[in-house]
Amino acid sequence: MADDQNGQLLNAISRARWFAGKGRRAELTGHTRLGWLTDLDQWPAVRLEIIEISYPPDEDPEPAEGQEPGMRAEPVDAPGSALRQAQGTSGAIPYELYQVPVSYHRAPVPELAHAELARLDDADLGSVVGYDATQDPAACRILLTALLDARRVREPDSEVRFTPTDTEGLSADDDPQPFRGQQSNTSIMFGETAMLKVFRRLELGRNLDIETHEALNKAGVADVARLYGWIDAGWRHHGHDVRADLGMLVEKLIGAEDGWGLALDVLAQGRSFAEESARLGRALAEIHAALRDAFPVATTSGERTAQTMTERFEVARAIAPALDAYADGVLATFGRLGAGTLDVQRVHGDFHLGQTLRTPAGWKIIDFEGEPAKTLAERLEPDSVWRDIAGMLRSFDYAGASVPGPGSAAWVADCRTAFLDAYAGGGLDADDAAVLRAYETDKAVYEVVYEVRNRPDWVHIPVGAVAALSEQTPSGTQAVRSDPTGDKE
Ligand SMILES: Nc1ncnc2c1ncn2[C@@H]1O[C@H](COP(=O)(O)OP(=O)(O)O)[C@@H](O)[C@H]1O
Ligand SMILES: O=P(O)(O)O[C@H]1O[C@H](CO)[C@@H](O[C@H]2O[C@H](CO)[C@@H](O)[C@H](O)[C@H]2O)[C@H](O)[C@H]1O
Repeated sequence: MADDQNGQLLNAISRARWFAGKGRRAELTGHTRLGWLTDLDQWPAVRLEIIEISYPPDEDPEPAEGQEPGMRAEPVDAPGSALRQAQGTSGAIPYELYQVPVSYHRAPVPELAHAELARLDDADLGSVVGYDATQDPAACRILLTALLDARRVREPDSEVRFTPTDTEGLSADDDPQPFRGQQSNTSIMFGETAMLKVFRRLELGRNLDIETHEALNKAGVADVARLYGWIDAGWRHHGHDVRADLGMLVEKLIGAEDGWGLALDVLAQGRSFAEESARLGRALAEIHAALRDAFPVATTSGERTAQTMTERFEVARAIAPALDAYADGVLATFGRLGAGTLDVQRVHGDFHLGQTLRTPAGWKIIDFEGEPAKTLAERLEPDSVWRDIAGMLRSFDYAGASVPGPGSAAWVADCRTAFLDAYAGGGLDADDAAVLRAYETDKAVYEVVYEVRNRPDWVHIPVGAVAALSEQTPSGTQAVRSDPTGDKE
Protein backbone atom coordinates (compact mmCIF):
# COMPACT_ATOMS: atom_id res chain seq x y z
CA MET A 1 0.00 0.00 0.00
CA ALA A 2 2.82 2.41 0.96
CA ASP A 3 4.54 1.56 -2.35
CA ASP A 4 1.36 2.35 -4.22
CA GLN A 5 1.00 5.69 -2.38
CA ASN A 6 4.62 6.55 -3.14
CA GLY A 7 4.11 5.64 -6.78
CA GLN A 8 1.05 7.88 -7.07
CA LEU A 9 2.80 10.74 -5.31
CA LEU A 10 5.99 10.45 -7.36
CA ASN A 11 3.95 10.33 -10.52
CA ALA A 12 2.08 13.53 -9.56
CA ILE A 13 5.24 15.35 -8.43
CA SER A 14 7.22 14.39 -11.54
CA ARG A 15 4.68 16.18 -13.70
CA ALA A 16 4.68 19.38 -11.62
CA ARG A 17 6.21 22.49 -13.17
CA TRP A 18 8.44 22.99 -10.13
CA PHE A 19 9.96 19.50 -10.18
CA ALA A 20 13.64 19.78 -11.13
CA GLY A 21 14.28 16.11 -11.89
CA LYS A 22 12.38 15.79 -15.17
CA GLY A 23 14.00 13.32 -17.55
CA ARG A 24 15.94 11.66 -14.69
CA ARG A 25 15.10 8.43 -12.87
CA ALA A 26 13.81 9.86 -9.61
CA GLU A 27 13.05 7.79 -6.51
CA LEU A 28 10.92 8.86 -3.58
CA THR A 29 13.25 8.05 -0.69
CA GLY A 30 11.63 9.90 2.22
CA HIS A 31 8.32 11.39 3.30
CA THR A 32 7.95 13.68 6.34
CA ARG A 33 4.44 14.54 7.42
CA LEU A 34 4.44 17.70 9.55
CA GLY A 35 1.63 18.29 12.07
CA TRP A 36 -2.01 18.69 11.06
CA LEU A 37 -3.11 22.30 10.56
CA THR A 38 -6.72 21.20 11.01
CA ASP A 39 -8.66 19.25 13.64
CA LEU A 40 -9.14 15.63 12.69
CA ASP A 41 -12.91 16.09 12.22
CA GLN A 42 -12.44 19.10 9.94
CA TRP A 43 -12.52 18.82 6.11
CA PRO A 44 -10.48 19.35 4.13
CA ALA A 45 -7.73 18.15 6.44
CA VAL A 46 -4.53 20.06 5.67
CA ARG A 47 -0.92 19.20 6.36
CA LEU A 48 2.47 20.33 5.00
CA GLU A 49 4.53 17.37 3.81
CA ILE A 50 8.15 17.11 2.72
CA ILE A 51 9.21 14.62 0.09
CA GLU A 52 12.78 13.45 -0.37
CA ILE A 53 13.76 12.65 -3.95
CA SER A 54 16.97 10.84 -4.83
CA TYR A 55 18.50 9.75 -8.10
CA PRO A 56 20.40 6.54 -8.83
CA PRO A 57 24.17 7.21 -8.75
CA ASP A 58 24.52 6.81 -12.52
CA GLU A 59 22.05 9.69 -12.99
CA ASP A 60 24.26 12.01 -10.99
CA PRO A 61 27.86 11.07 -11.76
CA GLU A 62 29.44 14.11 -10.09
CA PRO A 63 28.43 14.33 -6.42
CA ALA A 64 29.31 17.63 -4.76
CA GLU A 65 32.92 17.89 -3.66
CA GLY A 66 33.64 16.66 -0.17
CA GLN A 67 30.58 14.46 0.19
CA GLU A 68 30.94 10.86 1.22
CA PRO A 69 29.05 8.37 -0.93
CA GLY A 70 25.76 7.55 0.72
CA MET A 71 25.91 10.56 3.01
CA ARG A 72 22.52 11.91 3.98
CA ALA A 73 21.54 14.96 5.98
CA GLU A 74 24.29 16.90 7.64
CA PRO A 75 23.87 17.72 11.33
CA VAL A 76 21.85 20.89 11.71
CA ASP A 77 21.07 21.65 15.29
CA ALA A 78 20.84 25.40 15.56
CA PRO A 79 19.07 28.08 13.57
CA GLY A 80 20.77 30.64 11.32
CA SER A 81 24.49 30.48 10.79
CA ALA A 82 24.97 26.96 12.06
CA LEU A 83 22.54 25.74 9.46
CA ARG A 84 24.35 27.55 6.77
CA GLN A 85 27.68 26.16 7.84
CA ALA A 86 26.20 22.70 7.96
CA GLN A 87 24.91 22.96 4.46
CA GLY A 88 27.84 25.14 3.62
CA THR A 89 31.09 24.51 1.90
CA SER A 90 30.47 20.99 0.69
CA GLY A 91 27.58 22.26 -1.41
CA ALA A 92 24.08 20.90 -1.77
CA ILE A 93 22.70 17.95 0.16
CA PRO A 94 22.81 14.82 -2.01
CA TYR A 95 19.07 14.60 -2.56
CA GLU A 96 16.26 17.05 -3.15
CA LEU A 97 13.57 18.02 -0.65
CA TYR A 98 10.25 19.22 -2.02
CA GLN A 99 7.42 20.76 -0.07
CA VAL A 100 3.96 19.43 -0.87
CA PRO A 101 1.09 21.01 1.10
CA VAL A 102 -1.73 18.45 0.97
CA SER A 103 -5.47 18.96 1.25
CA TYR A 104 -7.28 15.70 2.10
CA HIS A 105 -10.93 15.13 1.19
CA ARG A 106 -13.16 12.17 2.02
CA ALA A 107 -14.26 11.76 -1.61
CA PRO A 108 -13.01 12.93 -5.00
CA VAL A 109 -13.60 16.62 -5.71
CA PRO A 110 -14.15 17.04 -9.48
CA GLU A 111 -12.99 20.70 -9.50
CA LEU A 112 -9.66 19.59 -8.03
CA ALA A 113 -9.10 16.68 -10.42
CA HIS A 114 -6.08 18.48 -11.98
CA ALA A 115 -4.47 18.71 -8.53
CA GLU A 116 -4.94 15.11 -7.35
CA LEU A 117 -1.86 13.63 -5.68
CA ALA A 118 -2.97 10.23 -4.34
CA ARG A 119 -5.84 8.07 -3.05
CA LEU A 120 -4.86 6.40 0.16
CA ASP A 121 -5.66 5.12 3.63
CA ASP A 122 -4.23 7.65 6.05
CA ALA A 123 -3.45 6.52 9.61
CA ASP A 124 -5.38 9.47 11.11
CA LEU A 125 -8.10 10.06 8.52
CA GLY A 126 -8.91 6.69 6.93
CA SER A 127 -9.74 6.53 3.24
CA VAL A 128 -9.05 9.91 1.59
CA VAL A 129 -8.07 11.65 -1.63
CA GLY A 130 -5.07 14.00 -1.33
CA TYR A 131 -4.87 17.15 -3.47
CA ASP A 132 -2.23 19.83 -3.95
CA ALA A 133 -3.41 22.28 -1.28
CA THR A 134 -2.23 25.32 -3.25
CA GLN A 135 -5.00 24.59 -5.78
CA ASP A 136 -7.74 24.16 -3.17
CA PRO A 137 -9.23 27.51 -2.02
CA ALA A 138 -10.45 26.02 1.27
CA ALA A 139 -6.95 24.79 2.09
CA CYS A 140 -5.38 28.12 1.03
CA ARG A 141 -7.64 29.91 3.52
CA ILE A 142 -6.47 27.53 6.24
CA LEU A 143 -2.85 28.42 5.47
CA LEU A 144 -3.55 32.16 5.55
CA THR A 145 -5.55 31.85 8.78
CA ALA A 146 -2.68 29.95 10.41
CA LEU A 147 -0.34 32.79 9.45
CA LEU A 148 -2.67 35.51 10.68
CA ASP A 149 -3.05 33.58 13.95
CA ALA A 150 0.74 33.08 14.35
CA ARG A 151 0.18 29.35 14.85
CA ARG A 152 2.76 26.90 16.10
CA VAL A 153 2.04 23.25 15.30
CA ARG A 154 4.16 20.99 17.50
CA GLU A 155 4.66 17.24 17.16
CA PRO A 156 7.26 15.10 18.94
CA ASP A 157 9.58 15.24 15.90
CA SER A 158 8.59 18.48 14.21
CA GLU A 159 7.30 22.01 14.53
CA VAL A 160 5.68 24.27 11.95
CA ARG A 161 5.80 27.99 12.74
CA PHE A 162 3.66 30.67 11.10
CA THR A 163 5.23 34.09 11.74
CA PRO A 164 3.26 37.21 10.79
CA THR A 165 5.24 40.45 10.68
CA ASP A 166 2.87 43.06 9.34
CA THR A 167 -0.58 41.63 8.63
CA GLU A 168 -2.79 44.54 9.59
CA GLY A 169 -5.61 44.89 7.06
CA LEU A 170 -5.29 41.28 5.83
CA SER A 171 -8.29 39.00 6.11
CA ALA A 172 -8.70 35.25 5.73
CA ASP A 173 -11.82 36.09 3.67
CA ASP A 174 -9.65 37.39 0.83
CA ASP A 175 -10.38 35.23 -2.20
CA PRO A 176 -7.48 32.79 -2.87
CA GLN A 177 -6.42 32.29 -6.50
CA PRO A 178 -3.43 30.23 -7.62
CA PHE A 179 -1.00 32.39 -9.66
CA ARG A 180 -0.94 31.11 -13.25
CA GLY A 181 2.21 32.85 -14.56
CA GLN A 182 5.67 31.37 -15.01
CA GLN A 183 7.51 30.59 -11.79
CA SER A 184 9.69 28.03 -10.06
CA ASN A 185 7.64 27.88 -6.85
CA THR A 186 3.86 28.12 -6.38
CA SER A 187 2.15 31.37 -5.44
CA ILE A 188 -1.37 32.00 -4.21
CA MET A 189 -2.91 35.43 -4.59
CA PHE A 190 -5.30 36.53 -1.83
CA GLY A 191 -7.72 39.05 -3.29
CA GLU A 192 -5.92 42.26 -4.06
CA THR A 193 -3.88 42.25 -0.88
CA ALA A 194 -1.34 39.48 -0.47
CA MET A 195 0.64 36.76 -2.23
CA LEU A 196 1.76 33.58 -0.49
CA LYS A 197 4.80 32.07 -2.20
CA VAL A 198 5.04 28.39 -1.27
CA PHE A 199 8.64 27.25 -1.69
CA ARG A 200 8.83 23.95 -3.51
CA ARG A 201 12.43 22.79 -3.68
CA LEU A 202 13.58 23.39 -0.14
CA GLU A 203 16.96 24.53 1.09
CA LEU A 204 17.94 24.04 4.69
CA GLY A 205 18.43 27.34 6.48
CA ARG A 206 17.12 30.84 5.96
CA ASN A 207 15.56 31.66 2.62
CA LEU A 208 17.41 34.52 0.92
CA ASP A 209 14.25 36.09 -0.50
CA ILE A 210 12.68 36.35 2.98
CA GLU A 211 15.88 37.56 4.59
CA THR A 212 16.46 40.26 1.96
CA HIS A 213 12.86 41.47 1.90
CA GLU A 214 12.90 41.71 5.69
CA ALA A 215 16.09 43.80 5.66
CA LEU A 216 14.91 46.10 2.86
CA ASN A 217 11.50 46.63 4.51
CA LYS A 218 13.25 47.49 7.76
CA ALA A 219 15.40 50.02 5.91
CA GLY A 220 12.25 51.63 4.47
CA VAL A 221 13.16 50.81 0.86
CA ALA A 222 10.05 51.25 -1.30
CA ASP A 223 11.38 49.37 -4.34
CA VAL A 224 10.34 45.92 -3.03
CA ALA A 225 7.06 44.37 -1.88
CA ARG A 226 6.24 44.52 1.82
CA LEU A 227 6.88 41.30 3.72
CA TYR A 228 3.82 40.22 5.70
CA GLY A 229 5.21 37.05 7.24
CA TRP A 230 6.67 33.61 6.65
CA ILE A 231 6.26 29.91 7.39
CA ASP A 232 9.13 27.74 8.55
CA ALA A 233 9.52 24.29 10.05
CA GLY A 234 11.98 22.19 12.00
CA TRP A 235 11.97 18.39 11.83
CA ARG A 236 14.12 15.30 12.31
CA HIS A 237 15.70 14.12 9.10
CA HIS A 238 17.91 11.03 8.98
CA GLY A 239 18.59 11.48 12.68
CA HIS A 240 19.41 15.19 12.56
CA ASP A 241 17.45 18.31 13.44
CA VAL A 242 16.94 20.39 10.30
CA ARG A 243 14.97 23.53 9.54
CA ALA A 244 13.81 25.25 6.36
CA ASP A 245 11.67 28.17 5.33
CA LEU A 246 8.52 26.92 3.64
CA GLY A 247 6.82 30.08 2.37
CA MET A 248 6.56 33.85 2.48
CA LEU A 249 3.56 36.16 2.49
CA VAL A 250 4.15 39.47 0.72
CA GLU A 251 2.18 42.44 -0.47
CA LYS A 252 0.43 41.74 -3.75
CA LEU A 253 1.70 44.36 -6.17
CA ILE A 254 -1.36 45.78 -7.85
CA GLY A 255 -1.25 46.74 -11.51
CA ALA A 256 2.17 45.13 -11.85
CA GLU A 257 3.58 44.80 -15.36
CA ASP A 258 6.51 42.48 -15.93
CA GLY A 259 9.59 44.51 -16.93
CA TRP A 260 10.70 42.05 -19.62
CA GLY A 261 7.33 42.03 -21.40
CA LEU A 262 7.06 45.80 -21.09
CA ALA A 263 10.54 46.38 -22.56
CA LEU A 264 9.78 44.13 -25.54
CA ASP A 265 6.47 45.92 -26.20
CA VAL A 266 8.09 49.34 -25.97
CA LEU A 267 10.90 48.31 -28.33
CA ALA A 268 8.47 46.71 -30.81
CA GLN A 269 6.54 50.01 -30.86
CA GLY A 270 9.75 51.93 -31.56
CA ARG A 271 9.53 53.85 -28.27
CA SER A 272 12.36 54.68 -25.90
CA PHE A 273 12.87 52.76 -22.66
CA ALA A 274 15.61 55.11 -21.46
CA GLU A 275 13.61 56.86 -18.74
CA GLU A 276 12.40 53.51 -17.36
CA SER A 277 16.01 52.24 -17.49
CA ALA A 278 17.11 55.27 -15.46
CA ARG A 279 14.40 54.54 -12.87
CA LEU A 280 15.62 50.95 -12.67
CA GLY A 281 19.18 52.21 -12.16
CA ARG A 282 18.09 54.45 -9.29
CA ALA A 283 16.06 51.65 -7.69
CA LEU A 284 19.05 49.30 -7.85
CA ALA A 285 21.37 51.91 -6.34
CA GLU A 286 18.95 52.43 -3.46
CA ILE A 287 18.64 48.69 -2.84
CA HIS A 288 22.40 48.21 -2.93
CA ALA A 289 22.94 51.02 -0.42
CA ALA A 290 20.41 49.46 1.97
CA LEU A 291 21.93 45.99 1.55
CA ARG A 292 25.39 47.43 2.34
CA ASP A 293 24.01 48.69 5.65
CA ALA A 294 22.08 45.54 6.51
CA PHE A 295 24.55 42.75 5.70
CA PRO A 296 28.29 42.22 6.06
CA VAL A 297 30.58 43.86 3.52
CA ALA A 298 34.09 42.72 2.63
CA THR A 299 36.88 43.18 0.15
CA THR A 300 38.12 40.54 -2.21
CA SER A 301 41.04 40.45 -4.59
CA GLY A 302 40.58 40.97 -8.29
CA GLU A 303 42.79 37.92 -8.75
CA ARG A 304 40.43 35.68 -6.81
CA THR A 305 37.44 37.03 -8.74
CA ALA A 306 39.24 36.50 -12.04
CA GLN A 307 40.07 32.95 -10.96
CA THR A 308 36.42 32.19 -10.13
CA MET A 309 35.25 33.62 -13.45
CA THR A 310 37.92 31.65 -15.29
CA GLU A 311 36.86 28.42 -13.59
CA ARG A 312 33.27 29.11 -14.52
CA PHE A 313 34.32 29.75 -18.10
CA GLU A 314 36.24 26.46 -18.27
CA VAL A 315 33.16 24.55 -17.04
CA ALA A 316 31.00 26.42 -19.54
CA ARG A 317 33.36 25.60 -22.43
CA ALA A 318 32.97 21.91 -21.73
CA ILE A 319 29.20 22.31 -21.95
CA ALA A 320 29.19 24.76 -24.88
CA PRO A 321 32.28 24.30 -27.11
CA ALA A 322 31.12 27.31 -29.17
CA LEU A 323 32.81 29.36 -26.44
CA ASP A 324 36.26 28.01 -27.37
CA ALA A 325 36.62 30.54 -30.17
CA TYR A 326 36.52 33.42 -27.71
CA ALA A 327 38.73 31.96 -24.99
CA ASP A 328 41.70 34.27 -25.48
CA GLY A 329 39.62 37.45 -25.34
CA VAL A 330 37.50 36.21 -22.42
CA LEU A 331 40.50 35.19 -20.33
CA ALA A 332 42.25 38.48 -21.07
CA THR A 333 39.12 40.35 -19.91
CA PHE A 334 39.06 38.42 -16.63
CA GLY A 335 42.81 38.88 -16.26
CA ARG A 336 42.38 42.66 -16.14
CA LEU A 337 40.72 42.26 -12.73
CA GLY A 338 43.92 40.82 -11.35
CA ALA A 339 45.77 43.80 -9.91
CA GLY A 340 43.07 45.42 -7.80
CA THR A 341 40.49 44.73 -5.14
CA LEU A 342 36.71 44.61 -5.20
CA ASP A 343 34.23 45.63 -2.51
CA VAL A 344 31.65 42.90 -2.03
CA GLN A 345 28.29 42.90 -0.26
CA ARG A 346 24.84 41.28 -0.39
CA VAL A 347 23.43 41.78 -3.90
CA HIS A 348 20.38 40.58 -5.83
CA GLY A 349 22.48 38.03 -7.67
CA ASP A 350 20.31 37.41 -10.74
CA PHE A 351 19.09 40.87 -11.68
CA HIS A 352 17.33 41.05 -15.04
CA LEU A 353 14.17 42.57 -16.50
CA GLY A 354 12.16 39.47 -15.55
CA GLN A 355 12.87 40.30 -11.89
CA THR A 356 11.31 43.75 -12.14
CA LEU A 357 7.66 44.75 -12.01
CA ARG A 358 6.46 48.20 -12.97
CA THR A 359 3.58 49.33 -10.79
CA PRO A 360 1.75 52.66 -10.53
CA ALA A 361 3.92 53.19 -7.43
CA GLY A 362 7.18 52.73 -9.34
CA TRP A 363 9.46 49.79 -10.14
CA LYS A 364 9.54 46.90 -7.70
CA ILE A 365 12.34 44.36 -7.62
CA ILE A 366 11.50 40.71 -6.83
CA ASP A 367 13.13 37.33 -6.26
CA PHE A 368 16.34 37.93 -4.28
CA GLU A 369 17.43 34.29 -4.42
CA GLY A 370 20.39 34.65 -6.80
CA GLU A 371 21.23 32.48 -9.78
CA PRO A 372 19.32 29.19 -9.64
CA ALA A 373 22.37 27.20 -10.75
CA LYS A 374 24.40 28.20 -7.66
CA THR A 375 24.33 26.36 -4.34
CA LEU A 376 22.96 28.23 -1.31
CA ALA A 377 26.51 28.56 0.03
CA GLU A 378 27.59 30.24 -3.22
CA ARG A 379 24.55 32.52 -3.24
CA LEU A 380 25.27 33.59 0.34
CA GLU A 381 28.76 34.78 -0.57
CA PRO A 382 28.93 38.58 -0.80
CA ASP A 383 29.45 39.73 -4.38
CA SER A 384 30.23 42.93 -6.24
CA VAL A 385 27.41 45.33 -7.17
CA TRP A 386 28.76 45.00 -10.71
CA ARG A 387 27.11 41.55 -10.76
CA ASP A 388 23.64 43.15 -10.75
CA ILE A 389 24.58 46.06 -13.00
CA ALA A 390 25.94 43.62 -15.58
CA GLY A 391 22.80 41.48 -15.20
CA MET A 392 20.51 44.33 -16.24
CA LEU A 393 22.78 45.39 -19.11
CA ARG A 394 22.68 41.83 -20.41
CA SER A 395 18.91 41.96 -20.17
CA PHE A 396 18.71 45.07 -22.38
CA ASP A 397 20.86 43.20 -24.88
CA TYR A 398 18.51 40.17 -24.72
CA ALA A 399 15.55 42.48 -25.36
CA GLY A 400 17.30 44.00 -28.40
CA ALA A 401 18.10 40.54 -29.77
CA SER A 402 14.52 39.37 -29.17
CA VAL A 403 13.04 42.23 -31.22
CA PRO A 404 15.60 42.58 -34.00
CA GLY A 405 15.26 45.60 -36.24
CA PRO A 406 17.11 48.65 -37.51
CA GLY A 407 16.56 50.60 -34.29
CA SER A 408 17.33 47.81 -31.81
CA ALA A 409 21.05 48.42 -31.33
CA ALA A 410 20.50 52.14 -30.64
CA TRP A 411 17.61 51.31 -28.30
CA VAL A 412 19.88 48.97 -26.30
CA ALA A 413 22.65 51.59 -26.20
CA ASP A 414 20.22 54.24 -24.87
CA CYS A 415 18.91 51.94 -22.15
CA ARG A 416 22.45 51.09 -21.15
CA THR A 417 23.60 54.71 -20.92
CA ALA A 418 20.51 55.82 -19.00
CA PHE A 419 20.75 52.90 -16.54
CA LEU A 420 24.47 53.38 -15.89
CA ASP A 421 24.18 57.16 -15.56
CA ALA A 422 21.33 56.83 -13.09
CA TYR A 423 23.12 54.15 -11.06
CA ALA A 424 26.59 55.59 -10.99
CA GLY A 425 25.75 59.27 -11.43
CA GLY A 426 27.96 59.75 -14.47
CA GLY A 427 30.20 58.00 -16.96
CA LEU A 428 32.56 55.19 -15.99
CA ASP A 429 36.30 55.62 -16.02
CA ALA A 430 38.54 53.05 -17.70
CA ASP A 431 38.99 50.98 -14.54
CA ASP A 432 35.27 50.76 -13.88
CA ALA A 433 34.69 49.89 -17.51
CA ALA A 434 37.19 47.03 -17.25
CA VAL A 435 35.45 45.59 -14.19
CA LEU A 436 32.06 45.95 -15.79
CA ARG A 437 33.30 44.23 -18.95
CA ALA A 438 34.50 41.27 -16.88
CA TYR A 439 31.14 40.97 -15.07
CA GLU A 440 29.17 41.28 -18.31
CA THR A 441 31.33 38.57 -19.86
CA ASP A 442 30.92 36.31 -16.82
CA LYS A 443 27.15 36.81 -16.94
CA ALA A 444 27.01 36.08 -20.67
CA VAL A 445 29.02 32.89 -20.10
CA TYR A 446 26.52 31.86 -17.39
CA GLU A 447 23.70 32.60 -19.84
CA VAL A 448 25.25 30.40 -22.53
CA VAL A 449 25.06 27.44 -20.13
CA TYR A 450 21.57 28.45 -18.98
CA GLU A 451 20.33 28.57 -22.58
CA VAL A 452 22.01 25.30 -23.61
CA ARG A 453 20.20 23.62 -20.74
CA ASN A 454 16.87 25.44 -20.90
CA ARG A 455 16.29 27.19 -24.24
CA PRO A 456 18.78 26.03 -26.90
CA ASP A 457 17.07 28.25 -29.49
CA TRP A 458 18.18 31.32 -27.52
CA VAL A 459 21.84 30.41 -27.13
CA HIS A 460 22.93 32.66 -30.01
CA ILE A 461 22.05 35.72 -27.86
CA PRO A 462 24.64 35.21 -25.10
CA VAL A 463 27.16 33.62 -27.50
CA GLY A 464 26.90 36.81 -29.58
CA ALA A 465 27.52 38.85 -26.45
CA VAL A 466 30.59 36.80 -25.49
CA ALA A 467 31.91 37.33 -29.01
CA ALA A 468 31.34 41.09 -28.87
CA LEU A 469 32.74 41.49 -25.36
CA SER A 470 35.82 39.40 -26.06
CA GLU A 471 36.71 41.52 -29.07
CA GLN A 472 36.25 44.83 -27.31
CA THR A 473 38.33 44.40 -24.20
CA PRO A 474 39.67 47.73 -22.99
CA SER A 475 43.44 48.06 -23.01
CA GLY A 476 46.09 49.58 -20.78
CA THR A 477 44.31 49.36 -17.45
CA GLN A 478 45.18 47.18 -14.48
CA ALA A 479 43.77 48.83 -11.39
CA VAL A 480 40.26 48.00 -10.22
CA ARG A 481 37.92 50.46 -8.63
CA SER A 482 35.29 48.54 -6.85
CA ASP A 483 32.47 50.96 -6.14
CA PRO A 484 30.68 52.24 -9.23
CA THR A 485 28.68 54.74 -7.21
CA GLY A 486 31.89 56.42 -6.09
CA ASP A 487 30.05 56.46 -2.78
CA LYS A 488 32.61 54.69 -0.64
CA GLU A 489 33.20 54.91 3.05
N1 LIG B 1 4.46 40.74 -4.85
C1 LIG B 1 3.95 40.38 -6.02
N2 LIG B 1 2.75 40.83 -6.44
C2 LIG B 1 2.24 40.45 -7.63
N3 LIG B 1 2.84 39.59 -8.47
C3 LIG B 1 4.04 39.12 -8.11
C4 LIG B 1 4.66 39.47 -6.87
N4 LIG B 1 5.85 38.84 -6.79
C5 LIG B 1 5.96 38.10 -7.91
N5 LIG B 1 4.88 38.26 -8.70
C6 LIG B 1 4.63 37.58 -9.98
O1 LIG B 1 5.05 36.23 -9.82
C7 LIG B 1 6.03 35.88 -10.82
C8 LIG B 1 7.01 34.90 -10.22
O2 LIG B 1 7.66 35.50 -9.09
P1 LIG B 1 9.07 34.99 -8.60
O3 LIG B 1 9.39 35.68 -7.33
O4 LIG B 1 10.07 35.09 -9.72
O5 LIG B 1 8.72 33.46 -8.31
P2 LIG B 1 9.62 32.15 -8.39
O6 LIG B 1 10.79 32.38 -7.46
O7 LIG B 1 8.71 31.08 -7.92
O8 LIG B 1 10.03 31.95 -9.83
C9 LIG B 1 6.64 37.22 -11.21
O9 LIG B 1 7.17 37.18 -12.52
C10 LIG B 1 5.45 38.16 -11.12
O10 LIG B 1 4.68 38.10 -12.31
O1 LIG C 1 14.27 34.26 -13.34
P1 LIG C 1 15.24 33.20 -12.94
O2 LIG C 1 15.87 33.44 -11.61
O3 LIG C 1 14.73 31.80 -13.07
O4 LIG C 1 16.47 33.40 -14.00
C1 LIG C 1 16.86 32.43 -14.94
O5 LIG C 1 15.99 32.48 -16.07
C2 LIG C 1 16.05 33.72 -16.83
C3 LIG C 1 15.10 33.54 -18.01
O6 LIG C 1 13.79 33.44 -17.56
C4 LIG C 1 17.46 33.98 -17.33
O7 LIG C 1 17.47 35.28 -17.94
C5 LIG C 1 18.00 35.38 -19.25
O8 LIG C 1 16.89 35.55 -20.15
C6 LIG C 1 16.13 36.76 -19.90
C7 LIG C 1 15.06 36.81 -20.97
O9 LIG C 1 14.17 35.72 -20.83
C8 LIG C 1 17.03 38.00 -19.98
O10 LIG C 1 16.26 39.16 -19.66
C9 LIG C 1 18.18 37.86 -18.99
O11 LIG C 1 19.05 38.96 -19.13
C10 LIG C 1 18.93 36.58 -19.28
O12 LIG C 1 19.96 36.39 -18.30
C11 LIG C 1 18.40 34.03 -16.13
O13 LIG C 1 19.72 34.22 -16.60
C12 LIG C 1 18.30 32.71 -15.36
O14 LIG C 1 19.11 32.77 -14.20
